[in-house]
Amino acid sequence: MSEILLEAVDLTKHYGSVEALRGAAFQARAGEVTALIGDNGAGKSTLVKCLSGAEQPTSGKILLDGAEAHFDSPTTARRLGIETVYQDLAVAPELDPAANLFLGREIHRKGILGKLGMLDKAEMRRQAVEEFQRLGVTLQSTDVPIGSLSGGQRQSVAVARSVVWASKVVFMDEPTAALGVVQRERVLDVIKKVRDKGIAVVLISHNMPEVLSVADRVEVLRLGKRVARFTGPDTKLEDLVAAMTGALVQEEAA
Ligand SMILES: Nc1ncnc2c1ncn2[C@@H]1O[C@H](COP(=O)(O)OP(=O)(O)OP(=O)(O)O)[C@@H](O)[C@H]1O
Repeated sequence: MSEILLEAVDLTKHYGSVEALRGAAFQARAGEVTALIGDNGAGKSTLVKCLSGAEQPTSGKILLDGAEAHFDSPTTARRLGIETVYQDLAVAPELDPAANLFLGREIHRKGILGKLGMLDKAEMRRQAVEEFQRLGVTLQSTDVPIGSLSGGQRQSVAVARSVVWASKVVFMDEPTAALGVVQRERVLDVIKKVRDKGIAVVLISHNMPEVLSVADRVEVLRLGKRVARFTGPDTKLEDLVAAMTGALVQEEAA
């Protein structure tokens, strides 16, 4: 089995009186797609937020490469190689795809006396085109604001951006929601390419056929706890549904 890159141990998260996580466990492994599934309100988004620095857990431990880690912000998590693609697409619609790829990490020309010079747009464009090609992201045009591209193309750029910068883990929250069949396949291909680079991909999805087609492992959350894990191609839809609804419980609460 491949190495565990990121692990949640007995995480809790309280929002006032709401217990979104109640001792949740989770593992993401290098070179694998792990699907994180569960019914609405199971705690998936909360777990991802805690593991990517967007929220702080109330208690429990997060381990990165086996050592306890504290992500006090998404910036800290990103610096440690953890990227997230959110459902609501945090792209800048007025910028072109290359500028979006380098958002917050722009390349500058060398300035005078060691100061930062102007933005090196040509170099960013060159590297962006190379990355899009490598990941199989085809865009109508790389010169137009991303807001004028189709939803699928915007999503592909958002996925490409996280992938280009992630060195360890990429969280993808419903990356194919609202995409047509062709675009969906393209995004799934990108996910597989990223996995094959040795990155741990975590896919949050309500689409069970998609989960079964792309995930190497599945972890199931229910009422803020992990209740089951499945590995390999023999995983059955009925078992996933049973675990999500509480009919099948493999793991008792810690
Ligand atoms: N900021 C918040 N304030 C209060 N309660 C919250 C907050 N965020 C989440 N919750 C609650 O925590 C629980 C888990 O929510 P979460 O969004 O993590 O579930 P989910 O599995 O991602 O659900 P979905 O599939 O519907 O997106 C829910 O009961 C939700 O209402």
